[in-house]
Amino acid sequence: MQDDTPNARESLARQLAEAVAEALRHDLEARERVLLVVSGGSTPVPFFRALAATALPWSRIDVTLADERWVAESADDSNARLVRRELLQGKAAEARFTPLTSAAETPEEGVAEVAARVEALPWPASAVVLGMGGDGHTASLFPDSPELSLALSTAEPVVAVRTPSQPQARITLSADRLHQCPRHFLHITGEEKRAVLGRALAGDDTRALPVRAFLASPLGIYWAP
Ligand SMILES: O=C1O[C@H](COP(=O)(O)O)[C@@H](O)[C@H](O)[C@H]1O
Repeated sequence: MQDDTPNARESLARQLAEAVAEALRHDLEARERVLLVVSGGSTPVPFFRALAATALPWSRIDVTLADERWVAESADDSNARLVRRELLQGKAAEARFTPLTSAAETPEEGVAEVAARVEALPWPASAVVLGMGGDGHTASLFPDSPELSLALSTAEPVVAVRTPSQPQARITLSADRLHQCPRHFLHITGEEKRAVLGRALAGDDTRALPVRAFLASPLGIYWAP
């Protein structure tokens, strides 16, 4: 039997790219610059490629991340590296990208500098594209993170995060900052994540499944097998 999974994921990525492009175009009619917040991980690659190929006035678009590992941009698991390699290509290279790391050794030392950089972006974002892990985390809002309560409640734009389940320290946009956007998109693939989302939709304990913090927002759910 033929496996249609790759096609379904490509098609999903194209639909999401068109919806995000539409949101950006809409806001560009009223604003000189607009902001797009994207996530890292493996899922967004086909979406990044589809969006990079979309006709947009990229020089008027700011791009930043929902979260980042506190690693050098040259590291394999740097979300910034992924965005530069997969999204900021062709005409999309004209977008202005704001990374979430600094030269500081730790996110705790670098958080103030990154916060100032993030504050300078043209909020509210036109679109926030979130991913989700199998543990229900989104951005770097992890269920086992000691900083989860802070990240869910603070008015600061970014929070340094250390999570027992994760090998690297991280930095994440706070829930408050991620909520500063009229359009959220959740991009997930596979049966495991569908089951996690089902559990999230069936309950309300945000600490157990932090993705719940965004289920009440206007949220476009983009899922494929
Ligand atoms: O750690 C992360 O994981 C999630 C999901 O990643 P995926 O590889 O399962 O697609 C992602 O949304 C987040 O930005 C990233 O830092």
